[in-house]
Parts: sequence; structure tokens; C-alpha cells
Amino acid sequence: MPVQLTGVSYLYGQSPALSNIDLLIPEGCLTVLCGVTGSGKSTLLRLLSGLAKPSSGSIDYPPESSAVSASIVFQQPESQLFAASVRKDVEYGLEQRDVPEPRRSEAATRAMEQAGLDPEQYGQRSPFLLSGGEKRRVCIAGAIAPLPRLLLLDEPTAGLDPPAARALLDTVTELKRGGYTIVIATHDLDSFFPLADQVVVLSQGALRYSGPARGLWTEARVLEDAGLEPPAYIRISRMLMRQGRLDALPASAGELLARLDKRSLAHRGSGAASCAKERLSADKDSLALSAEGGPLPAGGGPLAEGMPPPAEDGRSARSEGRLVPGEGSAAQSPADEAAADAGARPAADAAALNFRAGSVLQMLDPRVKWLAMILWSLVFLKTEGAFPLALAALMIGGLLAAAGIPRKRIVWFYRPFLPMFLFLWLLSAFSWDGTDAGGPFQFSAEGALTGGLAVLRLGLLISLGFLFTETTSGAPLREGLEWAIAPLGRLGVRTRNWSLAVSVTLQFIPWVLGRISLLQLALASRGNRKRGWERWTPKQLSLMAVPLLLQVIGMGDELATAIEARGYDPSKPRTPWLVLCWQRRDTAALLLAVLAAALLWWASS
Ligand SMILES: Nc1ncnc2c1ncn2[C@@H]1O[C@H](COP(=O)(O)OP(=O)(O)OP(=O)(O)O)[C@@H](O)[C@H]1O
Repeated sequence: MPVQLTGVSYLYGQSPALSNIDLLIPEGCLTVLCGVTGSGKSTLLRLLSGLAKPSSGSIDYPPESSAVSASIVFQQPESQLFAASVRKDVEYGLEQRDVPEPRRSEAATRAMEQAGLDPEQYGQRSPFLLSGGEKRRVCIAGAIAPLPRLLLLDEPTAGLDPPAARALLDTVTELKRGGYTIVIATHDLDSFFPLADQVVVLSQGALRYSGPARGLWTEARVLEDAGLEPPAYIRISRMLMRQGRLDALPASAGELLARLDKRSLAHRGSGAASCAKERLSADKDSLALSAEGGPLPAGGGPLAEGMPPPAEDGRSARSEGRLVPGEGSAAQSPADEAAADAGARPAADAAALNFRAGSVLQMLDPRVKWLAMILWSLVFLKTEGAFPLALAALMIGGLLAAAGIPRKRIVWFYRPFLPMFLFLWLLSAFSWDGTDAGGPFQFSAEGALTGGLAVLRLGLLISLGFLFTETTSGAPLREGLEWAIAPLGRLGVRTRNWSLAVSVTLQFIPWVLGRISLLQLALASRGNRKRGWERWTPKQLSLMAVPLLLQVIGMGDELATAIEARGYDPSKPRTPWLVLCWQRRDTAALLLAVLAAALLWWASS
């Protein structure tokens, strides 16, 4: 299906990831999104899939479609697999769309075949025990099973060996022939450019070019300015053309090889053409060997059907594609620059302000933070009564605001705890008494208050840990802890092991929460689009339990191996990662923390 993006921007907190993208994704075409790391490719795919909404601008689907008609395959396939068997996993999206049983099974079989997985061989295997390439195929099968009108693939060949990458390219070629509208975000230009009907170049979240790949070869520096290199077959062909050995750029590596073969290769053995051929042959495994289309004249040909027309709005539109002026582009008028500057300044100022406020907490010596955290934890445990706990909540709220942690991240952190808090509070507020005439459940105001305060206390303790880990990076956190527990070393406690374990665990919590967010996103990408509280029902949680557990075990395993590989030996003295330096502001901060703790203590006694 064709999709039109108009003025689409996206912010993560206050950092812009995409700005003002105008783009048409033509129906039945394969669009390749390229750009260096962090240029906004994955973000654009998420917006197209409907998993995230643009901060501004709009994405228009044809009247009978919506983002739900899109399927996405993420960069890390393992974060998208759920079910106990490959077949069940492929059927999951169909189940979500209420496809009845016999049709579901047929559709899953067809999708597995299209994705290059033999249903007999793979159907009953666990998706978690497959190779990276096989897992990606399972994800592709799951994505195409519901016959999406838009298929989005994020780095489909990343991490695959040449045969697996080539097999995946064959699958993509087949899907393209099958009429799918496909968008692929990739760094693998050699493989995907020959297949692309449209290439989109992103740089720092802005659109730099959209149009056929061949339009890029005439726009001398579009790719280079975006930090990319043209594919190897284009670089080699350019060199051969300069030497008069080739008259036109080929459409693919395969075509270049074929054309070199036809030549007599007069300089066999020592000439540039034979060197080029050797190099290409060596690269052949990793290149797309699509020989579709004839030789392209260096100036390119007419626009493919359905391609976006050249811009008519005064923006630079040369050759076949649409070249969008970028930063530093001469095409930008002073008035444009002033307007852009005026728009950007409030966001930049706000970010700077946040950073300044956050940096006070971030710059503090970790020992102050450890001491304050231990002291406040003890006081919170002892604090009774609504007033002192409300006062403590105010203090924590103030610190969270001053830490400059984006509001979205705070919400993201606390949301998983809310069902647990609610459950604990309900447990305290209601009691079960089958003999009472008023009904089996009895509400107790006293229980509700006591339970509410206990839950608030628990929330405050969790908040202390969150504040600490958000404002302290790994090395200072460890150094500070090791300092705090060093006296225990005299009692024979292995303080080094303890500090490593605690700091790794503390850093593990945000990682686990991040994984949960990814799994929820993956469930949504498979048609299970739940919002708000619905995402935290026991059924939803049970779906995520096994993959999450496997990921935690895998991560634990990797961490242990990494620690071992770096020669960790608890019995040896170690070189500190960082020398802590106590400053005046740390003394002042510690005094403030002690005063605040004393105030709370006094208020609760
Ligand atoms: N969850 C997030 N929170 C904050 N910033 C993010 C988040 N995800 C991405 N970003 C930022 O948004 C920008 C675009 O990221 P995105 O993942 O879309 O880039 P990409 O081109 O897909 O990169 P890659 O090729 O490495 O996958 C980057 O600056 C990145 O740091």
C-alpha cells in the first residue's frame, strides 16, 4: 500500500530523532532506507508500523488500510519470538487477527515456505534454539503470515554469514515479486541497492534524498555527505569508467561481472579490470547478484512508475530523485536558517536547562550518594504516619525533578510496579470473612490507610535506587560501593565480589525493564496491540515470561563470560577504574542529606 508521510518529526524525550520528513512509500515497491548509525532509520520504521506516533506531522495510509496492515521485523529477532514452537510463533499474529484454525495453519505453512523454512523440519522446533539467520526467517514468516500490506524489515542481513544473507535476499526478492510493499532499513547497500525501487537517505534525522538508486550516482556527494560509501560495484565501476574500460554504470555486482566477462580483459593478470574482477569475485558472496534490468546510462533513466515525482516546491530537485538540502547546504536561505534557529532554540534551551539541573546530582561523588541512600533507606523504614511519609514523597519528587530525568523515562520505570502496588494495597484494604452478613469482602479504612502507607514506603525505597542508578554511571557506582563496604573486608567479607554483584544487579534493573518494553513492542508488532493497563494483565505478562527469562539467563551468562574473559580474579588487588575525589559540594550535599533525614526522623517521632 502507498504511504504518505508529511512533515513527520519524532522526539525521544527532548532529543529529536526525525525532523520534518516528507516521503511517499510507493505501493508494491521496495524502498531501502539508508543512513549512518543513529540517523533515524529504525525510528522511521516504528512510526510506519504504528508502534510509535509522530510527535508532529502525519502518516497517511490508503482509506481501507491503517498501520495495523503493517508488519515489522526488528533488528534483533530474538526479542520478537514468543511461542514454544516455530509453527505456533508464526501463527501468533494470525490468532491475534482471529483467523480461524484451518486457515491459520495453511497461512502459517505458506508463510514458512515463503520465508525459506521447511514446515516439516522447523514447525515443531523451539524458536529460541535456532541460529540467528533461522530466527530472522521465523520472524519474517510471522510477519508475512497475516498478508500485511506493508512489510518493514530492520537490518535483515545484520549478523548473518554470506550464505544466510544470500538466502535472505532471495526471500526478499520473492516477496517483492509477490507484490509486497517493502521498506528495508539497512547498512548493507551492496546487497539491497540492486533490489531497490526507491532509496531514501537519512542523515541526523533529516531526509537527504529519495528516489531511484541510480539518481544517487549523478548526485555526486549525497551518500558521502550522509557519511556513507557507494556500494563496492559502483566504486569499482567508476574507476573502470575513468580508465575507459566501462561505458556505463551497472545495476548490480552480478551485472558488472557479466560485462567484465564479455570484455577481452586485455590487461588480464595486471590490469585494473582484472584486479577489479578479482575483488568483485571475492566480494561476490556478500553482494546481491540481482541481474534485473539492463545497463544504466551514467545519467540514469526515467522515473519508475509510482515513484515520488520531483519536488515542485522550490526545493532542490535534480536528476531522478529528490535531493533535500541538508545542514550547510547552500540551498538554505538566511530566512530559512533564522526560522529553523528560532524553532530549535527553545528545545535546545530546555535540554540545556535539564542537563544543568541533572548534572548537579550526576556530578556528586558516589560516596555521598551511597551514604545518603543508606541513611534515607533506614529513615524511610522507620518513618510512620501520613505526614512524614508525604514529606518524604515530596523530597523524592523534588529530587526526581531536579535530576533532569525525562518524564517519559520516569513513567516507564514506575509503570511495571503499579499493578504490584495496587495489589498490595488491596490486600491490606480488604479482608475475607465468609461468616459476616455484610458479604465476604470487608473493606477496612484503617487497613487501607496502613496498606497505603506501606506501599508508599516501598515506592520511596524503590525511588531511591532509581534516582541513584539514573544519576550514577557504572564505574563511580562500583567505586563508591567498594569504599562504603571496605571496612567489612577486615571481617573476611569479599567486598570486591559484593560491590561487583551489587553494581551489576543495580544496572540490571533498567536493562530488564528495557527488555520488557521491547517485548511489549514486539507483541504489538504481531497484532497484540494493547494499550495502558491492558499491557499488564497476567495473560500479557505470562506471554513475556519465557522469552524474558531466557534473555536474563543469556545476559547473565554473557556477563559472567565477559568478566572471566577480562581476567577477573577476586583474590588479586585491582587497579581502580576511577579515582574518587571528594569536593566541597559533596560535603554540602552530605550535610543536606543528613539534615533532611533528621527532619524526617523528627517528623515521624
Ligand atoms: N529509546 C530511545 N531513547 C532515546 N533516544 C533514542 C532511543 N532510540 C533511539 N534513540 C536516538 O534516536 C536517534 C535515531 O535512532 P535510530 O535507532 O532510529 O537510528 P538508526 O539509524 O536506526 O541507527 P542504527 O543503524 O544504529 O540502528 C539516535 O540518536 C538514537 O540515539
